[in-house]
Amino acid sequence: MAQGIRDKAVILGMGCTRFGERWDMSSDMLMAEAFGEALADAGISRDQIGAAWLGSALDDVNVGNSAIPLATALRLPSMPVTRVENMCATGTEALRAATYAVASGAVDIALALGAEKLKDTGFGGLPIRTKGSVNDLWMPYGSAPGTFAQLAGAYAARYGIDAVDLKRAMAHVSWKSHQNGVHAEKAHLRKAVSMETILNAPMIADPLGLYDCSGVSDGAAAAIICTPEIARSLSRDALVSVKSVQVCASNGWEMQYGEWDGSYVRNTRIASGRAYEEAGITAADLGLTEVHDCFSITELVTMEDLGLSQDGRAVFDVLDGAFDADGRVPCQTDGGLKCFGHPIGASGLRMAYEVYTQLKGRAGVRQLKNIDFGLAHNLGGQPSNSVAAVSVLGRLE
Ligand SMILES: CC(=O)CC(=O)SCCNC(=O)CCNC(=O)[C@H](O)C(C)(C)COP(=O)(O)OP(=O)(O)OC[C@H]1O[C@@H](n2cnc3c(N)ncnc32)[C@H](O)[C@@H]1OP(=O)(O)O
Repeated sequence: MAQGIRDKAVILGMGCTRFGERWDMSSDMLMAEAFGEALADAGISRDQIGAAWLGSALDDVNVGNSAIPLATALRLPSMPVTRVENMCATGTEALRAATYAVASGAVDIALALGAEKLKDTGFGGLPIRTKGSVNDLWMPYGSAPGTFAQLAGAYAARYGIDAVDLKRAMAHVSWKSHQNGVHAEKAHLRKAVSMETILNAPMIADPLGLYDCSGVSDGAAAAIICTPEIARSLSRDALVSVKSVQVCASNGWEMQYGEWDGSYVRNTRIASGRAYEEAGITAADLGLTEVHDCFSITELVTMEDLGLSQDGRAVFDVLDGAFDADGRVPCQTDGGLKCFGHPIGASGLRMAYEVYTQLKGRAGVRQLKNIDFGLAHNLGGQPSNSVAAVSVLGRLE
């Protein structure tokens, strides 16, 4: 019977680049920037790393196929290096692979690194990719804002939410993240934005306006994972352990148009339930979350999918400030995808970086008090055809 990975792997060090329009930096240079910080934080030499995973989603505009560019850019000693890709959940897939390698006993110290240069695509949003045997059938012309706008419509219809209330709640989600992002020195969009500006912004895909959308950025983030024994022998301060990592992907169920009404993301519900069980906690134990706010409506619905709001109540919890920096369970203390943008391969590890930073007590003016567990939620695809990755980090006792 599966034992799970709780406390079998510890994060020894993490690094994160400044996210933004990094025209002056190649993917290799971004990888080196994130890795350098992680290595210094871990206090080890690169020769001690036994295996590495690179998360990169768009091979044609970034590092190409394989993870050989990672080994080359970082001058890693001869070792297995592997590229992973799982749409927008790619960063967490790299973390999962490194964690599993250490938890299994196969490797003592492993590297997970995610990098993406989205600005180099030349597109305003994501380049549309419709490869695969069935994707061409159901999403040939869908855009990311368009498919998540449908989540808003379905959610409002299911719970009878007034359009004005929903728009105000979505605006609050983005307002809160921009407030937090001001204090995140590595974020791309670091300006506070008023509710009035958010509510009156140009429409991108009704009801999602400009400020309901995450930005488009370049960036990289990295984690060095090791066994608890090695971490205890090396670390000088509180150790942050991986309590769980769970991934759940669509199998066509949503698209059968039978049971699913489009108002929630089923994979987030399944992955988070399994993540809580593996970590031995409930949603009530969480001190913060970093969720996949590709759009404001995604964050709002995710509060219900993670069990932090009752079904149909997230609009009211958001408006009551439950997920603000001083709320019940702060969400996106660093500003989230809203302020960092979403360089796909990097995002999952960037979320983990903020949770790690908070658990280490290093978040400066953003620092939360008395947190034992934090959650990162990384969502790929679209609500009808998605992959959800949920990880729980906490202190190693
Ligand atoms: C696919 C999966 O697997 C799951 C997912 O995660 S789906 C999510 C994927 N990501 C997206 O779809 C990205 C969504 N966002 C966008 O496409 C773009 O931000 C957008 C279309 C909303 C705007 O793009 P644009 O019009 O080309 O903006 P751009 O010309 O780059 O910038 C103009 C200004 O707006 C600002 N801006 C751009 N996007 C912004 C945003 N989302 N929020 C706030 N400000 C933004 C820029 O900083 C810039 O400001 P200044 O003039 O002061 O410098």
